[in-house]
Amino acid sequence: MEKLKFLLAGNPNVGKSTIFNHLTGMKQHVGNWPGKTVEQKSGSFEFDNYDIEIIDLPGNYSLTPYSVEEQVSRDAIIHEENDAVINVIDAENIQRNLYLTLQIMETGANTILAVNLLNYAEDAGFKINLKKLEETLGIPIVVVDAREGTGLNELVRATIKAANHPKDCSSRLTYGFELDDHVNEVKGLFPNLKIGSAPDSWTAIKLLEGDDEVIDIAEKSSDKQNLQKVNNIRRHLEGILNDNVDDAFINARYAEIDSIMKICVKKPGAGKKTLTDKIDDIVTNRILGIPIFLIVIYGVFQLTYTIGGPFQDLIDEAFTMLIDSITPILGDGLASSFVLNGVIGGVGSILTFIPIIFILFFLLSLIEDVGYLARAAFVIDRAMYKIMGLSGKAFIPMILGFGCDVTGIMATRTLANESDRISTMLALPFISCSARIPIYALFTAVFFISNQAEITFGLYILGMIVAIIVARLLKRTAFSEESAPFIMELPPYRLPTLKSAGLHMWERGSLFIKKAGTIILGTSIIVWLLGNLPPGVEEGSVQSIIGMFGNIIAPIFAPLGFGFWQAAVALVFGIMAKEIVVSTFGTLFGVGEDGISTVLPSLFTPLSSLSFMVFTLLYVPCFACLGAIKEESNSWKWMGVCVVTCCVIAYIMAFIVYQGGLLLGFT
Ligand SMILES: Nc1nc2c(ncn2[C@@H]2O[C@H](COP(=O)(O)OP(=O)(O)OP(=O)(O)O)[C@@H](O)[C@H]2O)c(=O)[nH]1
Ligand SMILES: [Mg+2]
Repeated sequence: MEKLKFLLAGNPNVGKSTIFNHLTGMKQHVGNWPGKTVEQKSGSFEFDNYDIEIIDLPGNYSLTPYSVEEQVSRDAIIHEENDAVINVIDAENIQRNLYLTLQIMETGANTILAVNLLNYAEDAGFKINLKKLEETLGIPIVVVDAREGTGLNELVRATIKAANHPKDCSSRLTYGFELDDHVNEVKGLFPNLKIGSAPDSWTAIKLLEGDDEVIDIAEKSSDKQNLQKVNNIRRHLEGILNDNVDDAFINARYAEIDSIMKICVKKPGAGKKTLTDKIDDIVTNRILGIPIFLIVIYGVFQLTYTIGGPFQDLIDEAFTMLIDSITPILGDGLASSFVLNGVIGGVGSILTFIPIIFILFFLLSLIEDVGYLARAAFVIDRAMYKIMGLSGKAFIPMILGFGCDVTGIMATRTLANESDRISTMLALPFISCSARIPIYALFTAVFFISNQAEITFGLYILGMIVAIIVARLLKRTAFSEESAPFIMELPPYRLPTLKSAGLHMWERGSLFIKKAGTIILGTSIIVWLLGNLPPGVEEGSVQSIIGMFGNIIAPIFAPLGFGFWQAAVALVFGIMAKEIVVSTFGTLFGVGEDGISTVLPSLFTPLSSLSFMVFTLLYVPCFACLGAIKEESNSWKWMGVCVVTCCVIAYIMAFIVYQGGLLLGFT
């Protein structure tokens, strides 16, 4: 079978990953906001006797690398051998999308245009003459519906055909007489300079634009003395054009797009507001935006507990029945304690939260797919920029942190400047991820049953406020760089499908189950063992190893209201993964009727349980999160800073909650 390799490139949020998933049967994350894919992902499929490898690239607006993921796409297009580049565009935003199209063609890539979301464009009043567009650009065009998967066979067929007749798509482009002329002149100066698969004209444009990577390579080449000549040409051009050379190229591309638009596209009458515009007028309103966000998030928790509560009770009952039925079989010995407390206590205490976690994920996926999450990020970003001077898409990673802080940390790659990246990264651990849900769900069920949603909501908001303040302080103290300008594109609202929200729910929820079967099971067994050693000790008593260990640390927490060894141990093990705070209690106290929920009120008061929840929200994030910070910041220093700030802030906040509460007369 013949092998072929295709790249999928395009603006953010145009449906690349959706197409990739259809073709390869893989489950790349898709969602209705720009910047989901931050790394290239490869997959393969067979088609008509071809063995095709396809690479899903991060979305970007240009190939001038401003941020990490733009660099990834550019490197792939220039340096990765490929047979064709499929450029997916969103027909509704065709004008802006074509800017990248021109840049891709400029690299000489064998380009195919996949036009997605055409029906939305037509509904909005666009009339696109595809045949003319094909002629004007000189590249094959295929209309697809990424979500339904229609047109994909035609797309692959057309791409195979193009791959078998490769052509340099840059030859069609023109930048106007003046620029074209000087591009040719520069081309002549570097006959031996070859960068990836790019044609000489691309290299020449980049040299004139002053592109760092290309200039570096040119400096190492044999014709490096000619760089001085390039500088002269650039100065000459700047004199004539009265403009920066890179701006001149940008303007030339836009001018070309303008003329393409005139020939091929009829735009809807100006002033006509789309439904998306109308909804956005309210949802992103300067005054209403934040209250609406708060109501939506509050609604999500209220629904989560209302729908999830009864299911959780059912699972609880099932565990009680399971325990009741196997206790007589296992008898009273060590084996029975191992199964009941070590395994069922630990893992079971986590599994009872499955309904809550799944419903929360389902609801978050729904609001993400509709397009609301992007608005939420926009609204909060705007407020953050105004009040705190923080910005540049910083809140998108934070919103992602609701699912998992590690995902959020990865998403900081979309931030253009390093100081925004690091400060957002270090703020992320304060965002309440789904691993904290079992803690809130457990404690609110025991101590605040009629206010579960309110308390959970309060903790999420507290986490966000702390995150924003930390990011701001870091930026002010550790960095003095200005924030990148505020650019964020709002995707149109779309009707979500149950299938896609269900898939998301499963994608994230199954990770949770996997965690229960691996790290949580493992830690529970260790906790159980340590609770039964040295031999002969009363299980889970203060004389056991774990009890003695906990007792050493416990006094530190006394001022916070939970200075007993069980809490200390749960917090220490909880650094592995936050769910383990709960599973450790499960192992120590068991699940079912006489389990955790019955024991907790003898240890905590409502006030100290609140202080405990605040502490678990804010203290050291899990190992995976620390690892991600180390990896993404490429430094141990920032990981250390994260550990220290988390501990200090958690301690102070829990102290304020507990001592303040006592002063106010709460117990
Ligand atoms: N209705 C409709 N929605 C679509 C279609 N294609 C994609 N979407 C939705 O658009 C959103 C973005 O899709 P993705 O495939 O994640 O986009 P992407 O281009 O990979 O985005 P990045 O990875 O952020 O660059 C998702 O919510 C999709 O469900 C389509 O043909 N019709
Ligand atoms: Mg993607």
